[in-house]
Amino acid sequence: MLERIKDSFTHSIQTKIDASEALPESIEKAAQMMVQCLLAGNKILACGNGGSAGDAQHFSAELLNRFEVERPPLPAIALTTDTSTITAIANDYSYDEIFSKQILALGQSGDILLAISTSGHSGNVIKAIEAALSRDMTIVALTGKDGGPMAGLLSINDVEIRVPSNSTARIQEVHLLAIHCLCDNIDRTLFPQDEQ
Ligand SMILES: O=C(CO)[C@@H](O)[C@H](O)[C@H](O)[C@H](O)COP(=O)(O)O
Ligand SMILES: [Zn+2]
Repeated sequence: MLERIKDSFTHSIQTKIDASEALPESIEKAAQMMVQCLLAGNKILACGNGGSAGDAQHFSAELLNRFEVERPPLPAIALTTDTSTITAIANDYSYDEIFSKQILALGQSGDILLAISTSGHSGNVIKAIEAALSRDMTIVALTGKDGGPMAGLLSINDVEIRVPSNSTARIQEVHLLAIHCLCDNIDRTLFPQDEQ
């Protein structure tokens, strides 16, 4: 078991090294999109399943509260937290619609959807992207593996941050790092500090 634990650390570190080569441009583009969105008075909605639901909430908490610098609250909503809404939609319609119906209600032109899926195959995240595009929103997609059907829904206006790995756990570990990079870029752009 000790060897397995050490292997997990080694694989996680290697995936982050690979990602440090592959992802900075797409993370920077996503951060710039988010900055423009927030400057225009728009908001960021976030969704995902399982560990990625936690990531969606982690992101919205950093924006609504703060990341590393003192600054005003920024508008973000995780679509994963309202169990009454989620159970009603899943019960009356389908699990695939738990995010899309919230987006059709809350999403406005200029808002961003942070869509998180390690496989790119989650039906409810795919429907969320379709709903967001129908509301004239743009998409920041955190994916992995081959990007799945999610990748095919995106246009030049959107950005995919695809972790170069086939392991769900390793992809999630890089997704969290990418989320912290996005928060750091947003803070440093909107609220420049004397000492960086
Ligand atoms: O955290 C983990 C696995 O590490 C799980 O909860 C995982 O997020 C769930 O199986 C998700 O349903 C996987 O969905 P996705 O990443 O393929 O969209
Ligand atoms: Zn996990």
